[in-house]
Amino acid sequence: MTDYLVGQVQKHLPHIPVEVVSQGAEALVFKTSVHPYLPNSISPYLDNHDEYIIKFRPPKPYRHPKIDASITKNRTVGEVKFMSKLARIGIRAPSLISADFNNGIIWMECLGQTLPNGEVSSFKNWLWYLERNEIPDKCVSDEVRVVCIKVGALIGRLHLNNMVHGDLTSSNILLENFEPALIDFGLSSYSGLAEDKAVDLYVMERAILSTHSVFSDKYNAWLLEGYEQIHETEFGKQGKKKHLETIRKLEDVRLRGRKRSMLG
Ligand SMILES: Nc1ncnc2c1ncn2[C@@H]1O[C@H](COP(=O)(O)OP(=O)(O)OP(=O)(O)O)[C@@H](O)[C@H]1O
Repeated sequence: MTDYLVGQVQKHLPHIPVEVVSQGAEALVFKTSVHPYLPNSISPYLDNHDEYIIKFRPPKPYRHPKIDASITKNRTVGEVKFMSKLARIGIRAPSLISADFNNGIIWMECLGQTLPNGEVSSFKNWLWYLERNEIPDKCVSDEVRVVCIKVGALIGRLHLNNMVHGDLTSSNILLENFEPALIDFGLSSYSGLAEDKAVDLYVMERAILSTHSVFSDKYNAWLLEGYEQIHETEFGKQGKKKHLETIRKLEDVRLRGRKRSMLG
């Protein structure tokens, strides 16, 4: 299978050594040591300056080829535009290096570090590392609280810019020296509606509940604390109002979610 996946991306990127990082529902993610433009492949501008990520949306055989090509192109363009906007407004996310829209390829900065257990430092893996190594005290420590608050603030900053992630989970947040960064913008969009922001928060809340069930109450409360803080510190009274609107909507969305799960 791995050879097949590598073969798929190498049709478009011959002679580029790649290593599979993840095979998601929509895309394949590879790591490479090659930069598309720099002759020695060392980027002086990036912290992780000799490793890069290639995200590739392979053709989906179950879709009509024309529709498939159009979906792939739209999602790739959408993701690239979103990443560029994030860079402009200073929200931490991978820097864009290069893109091939027609073939669904994005070449970007490689974020994250390696945890002591060898996993990449996503928010999920980090919490799992603490939870699974039976360091329960650590799971509800100040260190975790501070990171959760930072993650909440990052989401808040995104929403204050009328941007909605669309797939907020603890694996779509990478930590670098305990500073969070967002990844995976395939479902992201622009919206100033409190409803859309509330759905984003609800997705995150549910993801935390299902992935980190033991401490989810604490994590979610801290995430919302950071979310509230950033509204007030960055936008004062106006921010407070926006925050209240979104949280009211979140209560509606939760209620709808509960009704739906009761009805099956
Ligand atoms: N810029 C990056 N730096 C480091 N790792 C990354 C980067 N982008 C993606 N990854 C790794 O690849 C994984 C999958 O990436 P991404 O979520 O963008 O793809 P996806 O196909 O949409 O995944 P899924 O369908 O599982 O949501 C991430 O969880 C992360 O481990």
